[in-house]
Amino acid sequence: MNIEKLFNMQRGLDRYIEEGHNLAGKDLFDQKTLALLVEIGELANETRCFKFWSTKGPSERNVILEEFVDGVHFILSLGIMAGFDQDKPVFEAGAVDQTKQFILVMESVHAFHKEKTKSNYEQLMNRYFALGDLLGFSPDEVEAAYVAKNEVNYERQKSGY
Ligand SMILES: O=c1ccn([C@H]2C[C@H](O)[C@@H](COP(=O)(O)O)O2)c(=O)[nH]1
Repeated sequence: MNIEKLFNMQRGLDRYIEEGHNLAGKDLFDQKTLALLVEIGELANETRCFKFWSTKGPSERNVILEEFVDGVHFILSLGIMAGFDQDKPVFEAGAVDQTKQFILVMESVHAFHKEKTKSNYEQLMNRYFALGDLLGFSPDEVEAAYVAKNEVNYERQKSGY
């Protein structure tokens, strides 16, 4: 995965969205943090990993991958805002349970929101990509899905989303 390319694409998309909504230069850190938490919740819902009360299986793999890369967008965007857009994800060892990994990722989002340090950002990124690995997505698949969704996000802005 070429993370530098993804950071560059995210920078371009964020600029496009912010200029289109007259928000250039605005501090959108809280909004993007909440957006990321919502995306993680949506992703968990599609996996249904925690729904012990239901017999229904997970959504289609592509649906889950698309939700996953929505989260990648906001993680990259937060890294850009905080000046940590050089970070390379490392899969955190020991991720074996989807539900536990979702909780760890959410804890990392809160930790990074509280203290915008490089180590908190790295932990968030590593845990999120370890979750992707646990969900069965290869780095190349994540990159391709990110590129596709980035394009969709431009189209949505152009069509008045
Ligand atoms: O500043 C922004 C705002 C939104 N998005 C992208 C990330 C997700 O892919 C998508 C989320 O949009 P919803 O479908 O949840 O509205 O928008 C960005 O990349 N940057």
